[in-house]
Amino acid sequence: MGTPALEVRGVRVVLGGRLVLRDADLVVRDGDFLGLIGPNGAGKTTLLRAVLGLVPVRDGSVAVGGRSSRAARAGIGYVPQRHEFAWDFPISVEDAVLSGRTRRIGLLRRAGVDDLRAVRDAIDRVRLTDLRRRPVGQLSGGQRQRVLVARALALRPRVLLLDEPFTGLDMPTQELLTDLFSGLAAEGVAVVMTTHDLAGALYSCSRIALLNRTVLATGSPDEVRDPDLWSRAFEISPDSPLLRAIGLEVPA
Ligand SMILES: Nc1ncnc2c1ncn2[C@@H]1O[C@H](COP(=O)(O)OP(=O)(O)OP(=O)(O)O)[C@@H](O)[C@H]1O
Repeated sequence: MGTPALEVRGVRVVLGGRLVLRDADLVVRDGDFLGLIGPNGAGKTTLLRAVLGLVPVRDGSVAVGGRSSRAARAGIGYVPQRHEFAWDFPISVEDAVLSGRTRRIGLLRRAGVDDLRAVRDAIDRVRLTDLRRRPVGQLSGGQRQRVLVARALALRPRVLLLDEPFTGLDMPTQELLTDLFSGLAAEGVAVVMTTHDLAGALYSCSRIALLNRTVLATGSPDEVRDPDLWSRAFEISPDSPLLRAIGLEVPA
């Protein structure tokens, strides 16, 4: 089946003396749109950060296109949670998006024609063309989220990691981004998205991984529709109305 876009094997992460991830396995292929789901504190962000090489991996391995994260880093787009970006920094949308290509351009080189084209394409794809010269500090939450997505897309990544991209967004913006992520997957990008929008993930993602300190299950939305599995992942009762609300019923 070829080398996976992303392969996480037996990963163990300890932070501040606490075991945050253990024996985590995840395989993501080109063209997958994978929803990474689990309760608060399950280790979703930590898993993305382990893929990026931003937290130390104690045991196990992470490979991106068969290479180490460090070697593959220029091909990994990362959209952090919105609050992690310095929005009061006085730069325009265009400059914020261009900063996503620093890894490709290098700190001391000037942006070239390819870089500027990649920035323009990324801004067009998130429909921010009319706002491209606006200082980022003057944008709404939804517009800021689109800047972060464009900033990751400016790298033309093979793997796109999205950390809760829908938090606080209205329906039209969620729809725009969902269509964009599905479109990128259709073009062959491996998209991994953490989300608390469980129904949305079951509807839009081609694959789901349930995580709570370890990856409990991975499969198509139909393959992971077992309420017992979700009750274990979220530590709630299998007949919880919350599970019924997203269409996961205990068989009568
Ligand atoms: N730098 C750190 N030092 C110590 N513990 C940390 C650190 N970063 C995260 N943790 C802990 O690791 C666990 C997993 O955190 P993480 O942010 O990965 O969870 P999450 O699944 O993304 O949660 P949420 O849905 O709330 O965003 C949490 O218990 C958190 O407190």
